[in-house]
Amino acid sequence: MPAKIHISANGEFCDEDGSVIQLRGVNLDPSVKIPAKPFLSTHAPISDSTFFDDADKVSFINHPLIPEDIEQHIIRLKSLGYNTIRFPFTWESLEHAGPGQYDFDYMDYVIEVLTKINSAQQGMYVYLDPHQDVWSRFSGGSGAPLWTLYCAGFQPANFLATEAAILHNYYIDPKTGREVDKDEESYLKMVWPTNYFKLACQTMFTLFFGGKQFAPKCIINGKNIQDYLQGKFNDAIMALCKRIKDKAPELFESNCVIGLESINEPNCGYIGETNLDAIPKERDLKLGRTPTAFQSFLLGEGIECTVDQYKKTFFGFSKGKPCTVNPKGKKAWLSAQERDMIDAKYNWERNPEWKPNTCIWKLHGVWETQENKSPVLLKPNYFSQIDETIFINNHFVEYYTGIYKKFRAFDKELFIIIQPPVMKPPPNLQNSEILDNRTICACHFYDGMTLMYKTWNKRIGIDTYGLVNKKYLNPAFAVVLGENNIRKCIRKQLSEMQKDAKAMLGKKVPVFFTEIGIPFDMDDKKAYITNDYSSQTAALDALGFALEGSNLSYSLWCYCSINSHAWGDNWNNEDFSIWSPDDKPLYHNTQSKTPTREPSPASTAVSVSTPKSKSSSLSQPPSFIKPHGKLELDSPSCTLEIDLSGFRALDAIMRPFPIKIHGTFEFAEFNLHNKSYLLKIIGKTTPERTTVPTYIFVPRHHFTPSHLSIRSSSGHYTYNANYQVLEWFHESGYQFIEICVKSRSRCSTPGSDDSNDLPAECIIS
Ligand SMILES: CC(C)CCC[C@@H](C)[C@H]1CC[C@H]2[C@@H]3CC=C4C[C@@H](O[C@@H]5O[C@H](CO)[C@@H](O)[C@H](O)[C@H]5O)CC[C@]4(C)[C@H]3CC[C@]12C
Repeated sequence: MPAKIHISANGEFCDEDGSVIQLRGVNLDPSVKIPAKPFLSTHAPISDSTFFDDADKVSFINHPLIPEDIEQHIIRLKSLGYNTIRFPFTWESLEHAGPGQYDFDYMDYVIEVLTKINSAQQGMYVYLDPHQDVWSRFSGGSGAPLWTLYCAGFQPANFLATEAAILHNYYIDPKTGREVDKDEESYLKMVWPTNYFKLACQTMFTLFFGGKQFAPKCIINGKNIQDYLQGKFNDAIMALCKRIKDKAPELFESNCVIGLESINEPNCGYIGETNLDAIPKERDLKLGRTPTAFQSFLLGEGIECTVDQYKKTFFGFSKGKPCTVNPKGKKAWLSAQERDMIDAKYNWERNPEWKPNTCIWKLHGVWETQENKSPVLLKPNYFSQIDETIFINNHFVEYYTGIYKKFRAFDKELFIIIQPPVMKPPPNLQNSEILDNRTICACHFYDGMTLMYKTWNKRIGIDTYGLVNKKYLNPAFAVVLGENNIRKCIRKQLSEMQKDAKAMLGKKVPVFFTEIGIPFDMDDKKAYITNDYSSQTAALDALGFALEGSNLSYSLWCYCSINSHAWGDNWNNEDFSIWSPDDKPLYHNTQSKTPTREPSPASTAVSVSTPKSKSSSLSQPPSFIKPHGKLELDSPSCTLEIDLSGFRALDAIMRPFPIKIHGTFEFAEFNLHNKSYLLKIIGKTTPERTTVPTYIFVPRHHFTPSHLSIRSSSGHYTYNANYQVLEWFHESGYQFIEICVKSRSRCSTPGSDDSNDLPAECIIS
C-alpha cells in the first residue's frame, strides 16, 4: 500500500521519516464534464428543447472511465512513473435531478473506479476535484447542474439569442454533425473562457460568492441565494465523501484517496468591476463579441445593442468592427409563467420582491428602463471594491471556510487543497483557524501564448503570470525572446507562483500544480497527419524543465480516455490529452522497440558504484551487479508492466525524477537533447552508514539500461530496470548525481557547475 504522505517543515511532501517525495500525474479525465448517457459532448447539436428538458435525467456513469478499462489506463500512467491522479467530478454529475436529489448510482460508480485504481498494482494517490469551467455546461463550460441557473432566475434556452453565454453546441450543424466554419459565425479557438465575462457566468459567480452583499433580494426558501448555492454545492461534495467512507473506507485507510480540492478555478464574477459601462482595461482576454457588463444586462432583457468585437492577431487581441446583436424579443430571464413551473418543480419559494422576467441587477437598482427613454446605468460602480484583494480575502475566504469546516468535521487527516482564482495568489490565511498542517495550495499554469495561439513559438514568449498580475508597467515588458529565455521565463513564473503562495499561506504549505498542460492540436492539427509532435514535445519539455527545477508536484491537464483527433477531448474543441487512442500506432511507428507488457529480462538490471569519494565512509566495491528482486519502495510510481502506446510527445512526458529523496531537494534538470539528468540534494545526516537510498525514476525510454552512465558525489547505486528505478545510497550533506547514456565520454548536463570537483566518472559496462 502507498505510504502515507506527510508535510515537512518546509512545506514539501515527504514520508514519515522526512524523505522528500514528489506527486506526479494527470487529471483523469475531462470526460467528466459531459454526460455519458445520453452522450452529450459539446459537439452534440442543440436542435430541440430536450437538451434543457432532459437535463435532470442524464447520467455520468462511465465518465471518466469504463470500469473494465481502468487497469490498462493506470498501467499506462504508471509506465511514466506517475503516482497521483487528480480526479475531477462535477456538481452536475452528483445532483442533476434537482436540489438534494443525489445520483447515488453515480457515486457508487465513482467508488468502483477508485477501488479499481487502488487495486491496480500498488495503486495510485487520488485527490478529488469538484470541477467547473465557466459555471456549467449550460453557460458554455462544465460543472453546476441546470437547476442552479433556474435558481438564479435565468432561462438558459435563451442564452444563445441574448449572448448571455457562448456554447459550442450551437456551432454544430445538426444536419452534418460538423462545425459551422464561416469566419465570424465560427466557434473561435479558445473562445469558451470568454464566458467568464458574459452575463450568465458572471452573474452566477457573483451570486455564489457575493449574493448576500450584491443581491439581497434574491432569497429562496428563506436563504440568500449565496448561502443556498454554496450550501447545496458543499453538501453534494460531502455526500460523495461520506458515501466513499461508508462503502469503501479502505480507500481512505490505504492512502488511496488523499484529499479534496476546493472548487476548480473560482471566479470573482462582477465583484471588483469599477465601471460596468466599459470593458475593464485590465482584462487580458477579449475575443469575439464582447459586450460591456451593462450591455450584457440590456441584451439579457432583450434589448438590442451594438457591441465591440475582438480578433486574435499576431499582436494580441485587437478591436474589429462593432456588431449589432438583436435578441429578437427573447430574454435571458424566466417569464412569470416559466418561473412558476420551475419553482413548483423544485419546491422553491422566493422573496416576493424578486420579480420574474427581470434582470436581477435591474431589480437591485443597478440600472433602469423608463418608458420611451433609453435604459440608464444608475450605479456603474455597484460591484466596485476598495482594492483588488477584497474578493480573495473576503468572499472567497467565506466560501472556503464553509467547505473547510464541513470537510474537517468529516476528516482531520486528509489533505484539503485550497485553490485561488487562476494565476492569482491565495488569500492571506496566516494565523487563521482555517489553515492547518494538512493544507495544500493549488496553482494552475498555462502559457498564454501557447494556449491562445495553439503553437509553440520559439521566438517570442510572454511572462503570462507577470502579465496577469500586472507586474509590468507596460505589457511590452512581459515579452521574452528566444527559446532558452522562454523556458527560463516559464521556470521563473512557476517559482514565483510558489513564492507568492507561500508568502500568503506560510512556508509550511506545499504548493501543488494541480493543472498544467498544453494543447496538442497545435499548428492546425498538423501532427495528426505528419506524426511529427516536435512542437508539442518542445512545449511540454519547457513545462517539465520549469517544474523539475523546483521539484514541483503536478497533475498534467490531462489524460482523456475518449480523446480523438477529430474532436479532441470532446469538450469545447479542446485537445489537451497526453494520450489518445488515435495515436496508438504512433509508438510503433516512431520507436524501434515495442511496448512491453511483461517484465524486461533480469540481465538489464545493473548496479554500479562510484569510486570512494574524498570524505566517504561509504566505500563500496568498485562495482557489482546485484540480482534484483522486488523493490522496497512504498510508492505507486512502480510498475512491472509498461505500456507506452498512445502517448503523444512521449519524449517530453516521460522524465526522470526523484521519487523519494533521502534528504531534501536542491536542483534537478533533465536535458532531453543529450539525454542527461542531474539531481542535486542535501543528503540526510544519519549516525550510521545509511541503508536508505534516494529513489530516482530513470525511464528506460530515455536511458537504455545497458548504456547507463552514472556519476555522483558519493555512494553506490542499484538500477532496477524492471521498475525503472535507480536506488542511490549516498552520504549526508550536499550531493549530486548525473545520469546519462554511455555514448558520450562524460555526462554534460547544462546547469551542472560541478565539473571540476567531480570524482572519477563511473560508467556501467
Ligand atoms: C499574448 C497572449 C495572447 C496573452 C494572453 C493573455 C491572456 C489572454 C491569457 C493569460 C492567462 C490565460 C488563462 C490561463 C488559464 C486559464 C484556465 C483554463 O482552464 C483550465 O484549463 C483547461 C484547458 O483550457 C480546461 O480544460 C480546464 O477545465 C480548466 O480548469 C482556461 C483558460 C484560462 C482562463 C486562460 C485564458 C487566457 C489567459 C487569460
